[in-house]
Amino acid sequence: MTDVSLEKLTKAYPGQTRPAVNDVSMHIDGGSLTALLGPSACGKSTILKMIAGLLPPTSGDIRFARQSVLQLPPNRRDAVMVFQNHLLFPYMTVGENIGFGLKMRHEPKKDIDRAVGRMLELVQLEDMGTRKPNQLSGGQQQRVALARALILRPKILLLDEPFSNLDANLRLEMQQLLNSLHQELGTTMLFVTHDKEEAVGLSSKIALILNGTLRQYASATVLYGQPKDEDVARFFGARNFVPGKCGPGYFDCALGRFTLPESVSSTGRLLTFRPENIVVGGDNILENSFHATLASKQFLGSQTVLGLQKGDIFFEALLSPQIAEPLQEGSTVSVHLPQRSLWILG
Ligand SMILES: Nc1ncnc2c1ncn2[C@@H]1O[C@H](COP(=O)(O)OP(=O)(O)OP(=O)(O)O)[C@@H](O)[C@H]1O
Repeated sequence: MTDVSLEKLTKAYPGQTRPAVNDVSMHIDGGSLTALLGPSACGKSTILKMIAGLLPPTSGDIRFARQSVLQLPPNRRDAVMVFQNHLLFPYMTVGENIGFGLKMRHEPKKDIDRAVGRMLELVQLEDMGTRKPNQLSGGQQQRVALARALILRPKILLLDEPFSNLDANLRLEMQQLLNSLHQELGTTMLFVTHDKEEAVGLSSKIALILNGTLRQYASATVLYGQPKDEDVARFFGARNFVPGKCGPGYFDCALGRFTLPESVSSTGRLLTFRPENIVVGGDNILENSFHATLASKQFLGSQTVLGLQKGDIFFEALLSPQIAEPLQEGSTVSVHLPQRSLWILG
């Protein structure tokens, strides 16, 4: 299991006014499944291509097990990339596609056959080794692409939006398959996605890239509950931001005075709390509670969004439809912000 480090990695394409990737440093633990998450054109694919050796960085370093790989060509890095367009060889069978890399390494035929058989089993295509790629569905072709990459036992498997062409059900199935392949083989994996649910569901750690810079690198729980700044918070769906002032252990703002959890810094000027953590309609004798007007109510199927107003401050809460149902638009409701749900931004 190989750990991979990016050290101040920067890529400026010719003619660009600012680098596509700017000073990115992160350590990927050996055997982990990590997500590079960010919106379109933020530099995710550029990072993968630099790790694979397909693009030279403008500056910075890439290390596999603490050794720089910058001087190694792609075929000597043992970093294999899987793209969303799986690019299988159309004239070869599924089995030949999967075994292709080992054949290029001149491994004995019987070893290749055994490894191909094992990979077919792992990606659940046991009966399809003799078919041609055009006799497979999109999801099955993507399984072949994964098997073809993993058979090489790469030091790191790089996945560039591998499932974005698949429909929602198939996508979920492929995510589960990737998870089980990861558990079975223990390969270090880095996958690019713009879908935060996919990143949260699959990876142990997420690197959020915005405009070419690494904004926060942490577990999903930390990114949701303790975002580093407002941009990170917004990317992860935070909607409520209330300006104010911190004192020792509390925050004063137009909604009132709120006692902060001990772990929260008392220095920032923006209070945030996630819509799904707000308690609306309780009996309001708890600390960190106040009254607000229920300005709007929108049923979204599995959740209801409440728009709440106190003075000039508007904020949103997400409730289960059953709990939201008796609350009347225009009425005054009690609101409780549980202490552990409060977070202060700089
Ligand atoms: N070969 C290139 N020459 C010049 N600019 C490029 C080149 N490849 C990418 N870019 C630019 O670099 C920026 C980052 O591109 P990149 O493909 O890394 O983003 P991304 O986050 O992977 O995007 P997406 O999710 O849309 O694939 C974009 O502005 C893109 O236009």
